Amino acid sequence: MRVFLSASIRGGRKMLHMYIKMCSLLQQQGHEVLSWHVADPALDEAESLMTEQEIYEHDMKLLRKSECLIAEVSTPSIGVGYEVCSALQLGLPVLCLHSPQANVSAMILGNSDPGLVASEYANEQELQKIMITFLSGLEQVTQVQEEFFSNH
Ligand SMILES: O=c1[nH]c(=O)n([C@H]2C[C@H](O)[C@@H](COP(=O)(O)O)O2)cc1CO
Repeated sequence: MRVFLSASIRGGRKMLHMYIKMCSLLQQQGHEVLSWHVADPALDEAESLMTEQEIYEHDMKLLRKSECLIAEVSTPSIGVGYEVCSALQLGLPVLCLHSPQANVSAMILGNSDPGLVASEYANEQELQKIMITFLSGLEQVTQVQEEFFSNH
């Protein structure tokens, strides 16, 4: 699937190690991570060559091409919150993941939008399991829809 990985940049990079793991787990499972740059340790150099408007437009273009959004929300980030909301408005399924210690916003944890799933992970294995379950559920829905449209 084409996945938009959303993760804090200016909100703080202390969970970067986790963004790198998420990106490589997704790629290992055969998914395309359109926003792989969020897990790039050298991101600052690349983004400093772009204007604020170019960054925004590039990201929104990637989001519109994506089939779902997976966000790491342990670190509060305006950009991640904006992308989660934009994805829901575009009708994309959203998975928000966070560590047990994280002080996650009620705008995520209290959100009853049917397109949004928020899960806590205790370790890398749990993180992997949650992402695989989420994505395989979406793949099954896509397959059923394709079969329906090819028969009608
Ligand atoms: O340089 C950037 N590049 C970029 O792609 N973003 C997008 C992707 C991230 O999922 C999200 C991070 O937002 P923030 O920088 O507010 O933490 O915004 C954000 C910035 C900087 O705000």
